[in-house]
Amino acid sequence: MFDGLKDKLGSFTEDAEEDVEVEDSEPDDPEAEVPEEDLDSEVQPDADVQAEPPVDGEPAATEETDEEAEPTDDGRGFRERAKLLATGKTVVDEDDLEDHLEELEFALLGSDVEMEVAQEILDGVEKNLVGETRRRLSSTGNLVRDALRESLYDVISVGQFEFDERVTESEKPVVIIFTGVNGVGKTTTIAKLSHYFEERGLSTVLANGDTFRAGANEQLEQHADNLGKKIISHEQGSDPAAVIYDAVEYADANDVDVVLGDTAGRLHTNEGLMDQLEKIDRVIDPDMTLFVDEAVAGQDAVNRATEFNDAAEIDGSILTKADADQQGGAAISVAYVTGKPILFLGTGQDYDDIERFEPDRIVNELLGDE
Ligand SMILES: Nc1nc2c(ncn2[C@@H]2O[C@H](COP(=O)(O)OP(=O)(O)OP(=O)(O)O)[C@@H](O)[C@H]2O)c(=O)[nH]1
Repeated sequence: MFDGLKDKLGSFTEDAEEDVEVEDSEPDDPEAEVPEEDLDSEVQPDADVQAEPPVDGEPAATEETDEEAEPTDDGRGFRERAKLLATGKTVVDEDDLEDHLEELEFALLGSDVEMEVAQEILDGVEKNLVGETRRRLSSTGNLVRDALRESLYDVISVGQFEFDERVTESEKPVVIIFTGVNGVGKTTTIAKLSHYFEERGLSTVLANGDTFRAGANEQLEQHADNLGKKIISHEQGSDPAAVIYDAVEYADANDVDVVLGDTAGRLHTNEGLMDQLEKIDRVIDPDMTLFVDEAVAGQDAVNRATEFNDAAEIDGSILTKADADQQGGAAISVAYVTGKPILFLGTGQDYDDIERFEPDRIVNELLGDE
């Protein structure tokens, strides 16, 4: 999964790390604050704060010298540097990073990361390296990799919520509607989630709201048969809102926990079908509407997620076929662009080939930290 992107990010961190020296400071230690009187003093700096910040890739000084009280090449006086080091801020010349950030930009854009998202990641890396550290993830001891992890995490974790808890704690039945274009794995994903819920002790009923496509009933029925699940369907051409309504009534009457409602694959420009989604929203008022697309579709998936979210607001996305995706561009971009979280990744064709999208785990995997 995402192997091409992993390789590119690996090259970036390796190359950049060679040019970036790391000061050994304790970012989170409030004790590390330099007392104001030490900073005001013109006398020889205290041993705790004397280390030379990295300048043009030179190794940090370890010996006490008179020069340490002088302003550095980067124009920062000792007083400022001492404060930066003591508070865990890193002093890295932005110019040193320029080439590497360009390399990172190529890597991201070449992996189909959306342009605005790539820029946000670059800005984040730069901010994390040049200026204040914002450690929220545990450190790997590698400054560049940590900066990238934080920055990637910030964009891919947008909107995350505890999916399992939300479903468990909601009034039953919980109604989840799935939208997206044709052939991306929507129906298979519904079957996988039915299995996922069963493993967590939640019962499901499947509703075939795809009344548009010939063969849709048979396809979902096959999955329901395989999984031993109840399916509610009407004949082709009937009102999908009515099918899902019936499924909700069935769930109510039979204490079923979750209704999983398929809908016809459509383009956001297809007015008739988008009106159907609007009607489902109005009549059923689902607890969640999830957008399903293929990770392998890259930018197309990102654009469609935005368009669907604009046309019929979504609560989150599911990216299928992540197992076949080298690039990772959609997985990195969709949450940031839509403002709604990626909730699951499809990772194969079996019913248990679905996993929660856990930003910290994904970032670790992308950076080879697992
Ligand atoms: N490798 C892989 N294949 C998947 C995954 N999810 C679905 N598929 C396959 O993708 C194909 C299309 O899946 P469907 O579930 O039929 O797609 P759909 O979106 O429901 O299609 P329509 O019913 O035409 O809208 C099937 O062959 C699935 O087995 C996945 O996560 N990984």
